[in-house]
Amino acid sequence: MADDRDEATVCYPVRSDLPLAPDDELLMIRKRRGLGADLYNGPGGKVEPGETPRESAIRETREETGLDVSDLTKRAEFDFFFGDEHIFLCHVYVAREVAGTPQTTPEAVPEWRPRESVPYDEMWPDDELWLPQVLDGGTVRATFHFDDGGDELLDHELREGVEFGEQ
Ligand SMILES: Nc1[nH]c(=O)nc2c1ncn2[C@H]1C[C@H](O)[C@@H](COP(=O)(O)OP(=O)(O)OP(=O)(O)O)O1
Repeated sequence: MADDRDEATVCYPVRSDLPLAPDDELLMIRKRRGLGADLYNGPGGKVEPGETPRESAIRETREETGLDVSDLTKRAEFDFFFGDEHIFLCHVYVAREVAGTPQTTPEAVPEWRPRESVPYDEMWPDDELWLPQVLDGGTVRATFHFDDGGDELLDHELREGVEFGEQ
């Protein structure tokens, strides 16, 4: 059972083909198990005891894709509710330094995708409300209310241009 202390992360490694060009590709996973199985997302998962969200994002990205990421910037923070239940607080990072080759793991199938072909119709329904702003370099703070089963997004409050400092 989730409680108010549960936290999770999503990390989007980004890159561009040309030095100094705007980021034009992001590393996505198709999740193979757990919450959101079969949906596309960024690598991520639950924050473990004794770990910061930033450390969690780096560890989960390595476990799910084999990639080592650094130079992370926090870009978004969300409270997710399924019915009355607070599922978790989710921290979203963009990672600018990426080392290694993406590898399929028991948890995920990773792939680099051009940002024009992000498959929003195969993602959590909230993602199209905030990921475009994040990929444009913006920041977002939001609360998303789903139905009891977590299938349908019923309501949300969203603010852009928030400061996350060193988080
Ligand atoms: N509405 C949503 N939009 C989104 O973009 N990501 C979401 C989301 N709801 C959940 N997630 C992400 C956050 C986090 O990365 C993951 C939830 O963590 P899970 O419990 O599924 O963790 P894992 O399956 O990775 O398990 P562990 O590896 O045991 O932590 O799903």
